[in-house]
Amino acid sequence: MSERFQVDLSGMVDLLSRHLYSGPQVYLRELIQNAVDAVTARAALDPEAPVRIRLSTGTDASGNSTLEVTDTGVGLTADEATELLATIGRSSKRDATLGTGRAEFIGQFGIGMLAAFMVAEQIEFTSRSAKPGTVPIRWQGRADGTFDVTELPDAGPEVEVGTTVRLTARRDTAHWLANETVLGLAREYGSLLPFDVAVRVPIEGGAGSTGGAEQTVWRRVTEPELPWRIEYPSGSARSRALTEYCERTFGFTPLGHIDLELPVAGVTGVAFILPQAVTPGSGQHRVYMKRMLLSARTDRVLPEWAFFIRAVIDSDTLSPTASREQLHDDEILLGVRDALGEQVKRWALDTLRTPSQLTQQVLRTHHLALRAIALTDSDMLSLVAEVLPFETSDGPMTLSAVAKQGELVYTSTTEAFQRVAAVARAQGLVVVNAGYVYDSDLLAKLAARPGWNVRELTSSDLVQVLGMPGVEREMAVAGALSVARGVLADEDCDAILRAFEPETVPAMLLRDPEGEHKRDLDRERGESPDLWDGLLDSFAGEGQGRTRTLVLNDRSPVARRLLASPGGEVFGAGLRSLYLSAVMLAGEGLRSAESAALSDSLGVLLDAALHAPEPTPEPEPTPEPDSDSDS
Ligand SMILES: Nc1ncnc2c1ncn2[C@@H]1O[C@H](COP(=O)(O)OP(=O)(O)OP(=O)(O)O)[C@@H](O)[C@H]1O
Repeated sequence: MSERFQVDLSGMVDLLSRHLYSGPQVYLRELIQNAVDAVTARAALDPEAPVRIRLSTGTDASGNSTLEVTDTGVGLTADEATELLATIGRSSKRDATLGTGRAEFIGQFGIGMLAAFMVAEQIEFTSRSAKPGTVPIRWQGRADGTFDVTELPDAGPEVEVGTTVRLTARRDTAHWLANETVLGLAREYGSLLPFDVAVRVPIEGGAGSTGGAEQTVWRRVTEPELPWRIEYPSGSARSRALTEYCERTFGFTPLGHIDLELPVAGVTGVAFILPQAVTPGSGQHRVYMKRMLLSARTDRVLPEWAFFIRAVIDSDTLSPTASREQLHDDEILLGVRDALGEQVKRWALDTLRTPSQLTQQVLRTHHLALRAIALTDSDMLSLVAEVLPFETSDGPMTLSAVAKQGELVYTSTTEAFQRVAAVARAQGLVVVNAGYVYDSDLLAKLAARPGWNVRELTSSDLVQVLGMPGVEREMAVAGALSVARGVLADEDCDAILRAFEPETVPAMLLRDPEGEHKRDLDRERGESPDLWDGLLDSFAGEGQGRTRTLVLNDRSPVARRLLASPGGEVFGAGLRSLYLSAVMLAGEGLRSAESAALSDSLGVLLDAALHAPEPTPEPEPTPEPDSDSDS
């Protein structure tokens, strides 16, 4: 004889509460959901039947907290109660042929009732089935896995068609059945349900507080229409109402909203634009399934780049996972995500080309998100190039505006930009800072477009625009420069002289991206010579020039003074100090050996200054009317 599997109820409940659901709070969602499905099933039989769901908290004779959820749904017969309530995995809501949930119901798995045992010691159903000629029943299930079904042939008309589910809490879970908790959870999960759902709440300052019987009222927790579907007399009235809805729901005042609508997939919703920039990957959207909250924080309904909006979506086609807290990553979800992403892009393309306060705010706050979208979308790339201001050595400019002037030259790091910006500006060279996330990739995409002349800045670009010192001056400093090259050889750095503005910059460090790669390899080799020997050599190439160039500024008095006295310890220390300050100015940190070298150099300079013979005070010069001390 074959035997039936036994189920250990407490083990199942433990499994659900620890591994399936995010926490015991979902018990209320499951109860409301069952009530909603029951009234839906009854409405299909009798469209005139009342549609009402009521939640009422209280205490039983032993002082245990209780919650009653009463619905005017189809109810249950004794046989149905035995079959459906006491059989885990059995549901009345599945399509017999397809084996999937039926479109009109939210439930489908036949495990939801178990969630109630996360907070209740005992669950009692009192029900009168809508089927004519049936007797009301009482079903009592206990956490120890036992249950009874009793017929109530003497029940009067007070037991109407429908069901009352009564939960009795354990001592340690009483707080889950507290009135404010139930009200809060009912609102959180059920506020968009198209049914009359109400919670009995005490009247503030009512008789309860003065010792008499507590006065209560039914507080409706549902809104009759989806907030984005309500008709308003004007667009601005609708915007105001949606802003208020966003403030209530998400707690922020949005910059604007984007309507989302996919009739084929039964998806509607609205996305709110965040007032502050957020980090990528933090997309958190509110998803409703048949108007019941599925998750307040899912990132799956919109593409990853949509992190600058928070959406509220209601769908009747997406499938939930068994926890009913996440979406199944199936083909439908994939299609919905792409189509909704497309709608957000359309909105951006239609809105952000027109100058307005909203455009300005969105560009300022969410440029990172727009860059992210532009990476995968050619229209968005055009939009970004047209409207997004980039940092350039000539102030903020759009990429299109820079490109109009001819070639678009950029640095791929902000450090490189900082290094050259002041000098490039002074020489009239426009350089774009493409150091922010996504920028280099965006520029590489633009470079591939016909008509766009885009390339990364090289050292020679700058060297070419810097003024050459005259031939005579070059001859005069040739010796000093050669000594300087000797000093900087260890740093793999060349030294040249140019005349450029501003004169307050005595020296500038230029890096060749190619050469820099070699330098990094050299560094690694220095740190782990054995491991890398040979291998790195093969990458490093041969016979290249220096990877960096220290450009001394002939307009700077400091640089001129240094070049005037080449050789000796002080020259070496002075040059090294200029080199290391240029490294720091370039936004690079100093390695420990470099910090030590800087400190040594400063020591040499100090010694030289302190031990230098006191200059003999010269007699005050008689001021001459037109004297120029620099000439
Ligand atoms: N308030 C109610 N009125 C009528 N029948 C109910 C009620 N609550 C539960 N039932 C019956 O008990 C069955 C089991 O409920 P349960 O919540 O465990 O699963 P489900 O709702 O079918 O699926 P899911 O696990 O997806 O929620 C339901 O299919 C339904 O037939």
